[in-house]
Amino acid sequence: MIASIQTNSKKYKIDLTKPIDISIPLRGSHTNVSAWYVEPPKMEPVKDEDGFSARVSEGAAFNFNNISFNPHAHGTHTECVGYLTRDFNSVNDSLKQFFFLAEVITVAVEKCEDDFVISKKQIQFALGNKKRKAVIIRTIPNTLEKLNKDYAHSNPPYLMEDAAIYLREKGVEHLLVDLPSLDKEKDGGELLAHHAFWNTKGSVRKQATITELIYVQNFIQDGTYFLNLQIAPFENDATPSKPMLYEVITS
Ligand SMILES: N[C@@H](CC(=O)c1ccccc1NC=O)C(=O)O
Repeated sequence: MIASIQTNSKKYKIDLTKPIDISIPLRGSHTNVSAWYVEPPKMEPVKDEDGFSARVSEGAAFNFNNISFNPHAHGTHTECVGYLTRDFNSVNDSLKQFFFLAEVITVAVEKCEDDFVISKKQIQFALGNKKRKAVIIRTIPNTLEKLNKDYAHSNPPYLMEDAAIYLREKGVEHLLVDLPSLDKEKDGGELLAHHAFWNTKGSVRKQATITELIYVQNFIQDGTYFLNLQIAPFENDATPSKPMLYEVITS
């Protein structure tokens, strides 16, 4: 199923039967990826007072689970500026288009005092003069640990503020990273890269989104793709999401 797409006055072709999933599955188990000091997600059958459990393997006619989780902490999620604002802003209102010309870039995080960071220079080098609505950052090392790590108190790598400003000024509207946050785990609430990307101190970019805790498998090469950014329709600042890539057909 080949689709022809015209954007930036260029024509591209993609094969809709070959999506590449860059989301992390969310499980009700302690093996689920985790951050921000919360308990693992729960997926449990509804029970009644008589001890009846809505699970087919326990005699019920159907499976009927309650689920509790935190979108920021438990897997691939997409957030809007509502993450930082006093007023309510829903990502379900912010994100109204779902296909974007995207660039996958790989960055080896740099040591900066006690931290590991992604610098403006690295992003600049990787993107060159490419104009993209979405940028997907894969950090290396890129091990399978990213699928089930508990990031609490691990001081994960983060994006420098000037790198976020650079992406904003380049017109990137959707930024995806394989880290639990754009910002330093313990930064006293500064969240510099988030604020810079959404331009909260200027003309706020309400349509811009940040997606965290993706996983870009090693077989996926750096380069140009179409991104299909799908979210669950929660009216909340953040929601679980399923970003999918489509390779551009070159021949
Ligand atoms: N870097 C922030 C902490 C932070 O981002 C955070 C802390 C607890 C629970 C969730 C957090 N962020 C979630 O996306 C700070 O140090 O204030």
